[in-house]
Amino acid sequence: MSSVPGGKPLPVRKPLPYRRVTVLGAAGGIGQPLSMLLKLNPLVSKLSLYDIAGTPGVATDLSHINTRTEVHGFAGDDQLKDALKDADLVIIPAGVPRKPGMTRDELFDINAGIVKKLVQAIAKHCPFALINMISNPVNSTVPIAAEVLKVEGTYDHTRLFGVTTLDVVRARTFYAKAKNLPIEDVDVPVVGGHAGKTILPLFSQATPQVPLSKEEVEELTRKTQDGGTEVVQAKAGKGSATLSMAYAAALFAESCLKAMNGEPNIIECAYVGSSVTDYPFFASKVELGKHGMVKALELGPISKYEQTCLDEMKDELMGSIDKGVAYVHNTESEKIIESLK
Ligand SMILES: NC(=O)c1ccc[n+]([C@@H]2O[C@H](COP(=O)([O-])OP(=O)(O)OC[C@H]3O[C@@H](n4cnc5c(N)ncnc54)[C@H](O)[C@@H]3O)[C@@H](O)[C@H]2O)c1
Ligand SMILES: O=C(O)C[C@H](O)C(=O)O
Repeated sequence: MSSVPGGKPLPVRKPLPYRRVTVLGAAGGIGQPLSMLLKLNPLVSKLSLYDIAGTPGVATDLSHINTRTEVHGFAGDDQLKDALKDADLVIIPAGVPRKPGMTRDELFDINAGIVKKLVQAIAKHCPFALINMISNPVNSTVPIAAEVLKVEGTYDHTRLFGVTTLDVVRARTFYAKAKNLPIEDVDVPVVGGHAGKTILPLFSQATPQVPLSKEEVEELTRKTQDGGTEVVQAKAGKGSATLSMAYAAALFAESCLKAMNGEPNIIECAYVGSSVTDYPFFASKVELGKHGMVKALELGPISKYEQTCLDEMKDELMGSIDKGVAYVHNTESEKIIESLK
C-alpha cells in the first residue's frame, strides 16, 4: 500500500504481464465480437486486429472502450507483418462460413489457402506465438497449419490448438438444461474432432454426474454434434455460429493467457497433435502452461457407447487429417515445379 499525504492508502496493483494478442479475420462475424471480448479482458495489453479490409474501423470503434487494452487495426497483405509483430497469441477466425446444406469439409477449398498463407506469416513474424485455430474445417486446418510450420522449420505441437471450446460450451448447456442442473457448475469434456460424428461429448465423465438413460445420452450426443448445423439452418444463409463462438474463443484464449502468466492447473479441451490415441491430431483435455500445452491428458474410462462412437469416427477424422497434410505437400511440390520452369 502507498498513500497520499493525509489521505487514505492507495491500493497498489501487481502489474499484469504485457501480453499481445492478434486476431486474423477480425472484421468478420466471429472476429468482431471476439475482439470486443478481448478488449474487455484485463489480461490482454495489446490487441492487433487484422483482416483483408475493414479492421481500422473496428479497431477505432473498440479503442474508445475505457479498458487497459491498446487496440490497433491492420488491413491487407502489406500490414500482416506488423499485425503479427511480437504476438504472444494469434487467434485465427479467417475464412468462409457454411451455408445451409454444406458440410464443414466443403469449406476446405477456400479456407485451406487462407490458413496456409496466414500460418506462413506467423512462422516468419511471431514463430513462438501460440496459435488458436478457429477456421473450418478444423479437423483439416490444424494439420495444414502443422505441415506449414514444419516446412518453415518452426513447428512445435505444444503451441498449435484447434479451438473446440464451442462443443464443450454446447454440451454443458444441453446437459444442464436436460437435467435441470445449475449451469455454472456443469462441465462435459468433448473429445475427437470438430465435425459431425467426430465430435464426441463424454457424458460418462460429466460433472456433476447424474444418471442418464441410453436414449438421453444418444439425444444429448446428437444435439452436441449437430449444434453447428442447427445455427447454420437458423441463420438461413447468413453464416454460422458467431456470438457463441466468440464467447468460446474468448474463454479458450483467456485460459491460454492465464497459463502463460503462470497460473497452475489450467485444463481445456482442444484439438492438438498428441499421442493420446492413434490419430496424429485429436481433441482431448489438455493441460496448459507457460509455453503452451504441457500435456494432453489420457481419455480415462469411457462408456461402451462412447467407445463405439470413437470407433465410428475413424474414417472421417483420419480422412480430414490426411487431406490437410496432402494439401500442403501438393501445393509445396507445385511451387517447386513452378520455380524450376
Ligand atoms: N471452430 C469452431 O468451433 C468454429 C465455430 C464457428 C465458425 N467457425 C469457422 O470460423 C470461420 C469464420 O467464420 P465467420 O462467421 O467469422 O465468417 P465471416 O465471413 O463473417 O468472417 C471471416 C472473416 O475472415 C476474413 N478473411 C478472409 N480471408 C482472409 C485472409 N486471407 N486474411 C485475413 N482475414 C481474412 C474475411 O474478410 C472476414 O472478415 C469459418 O471458417 C467458420 O466455419 C469455426
Ligand atoms: O457449424 C459450423 O459450420 C460452424 C462451427 O463449426 C460450429 O460448430 O458452429
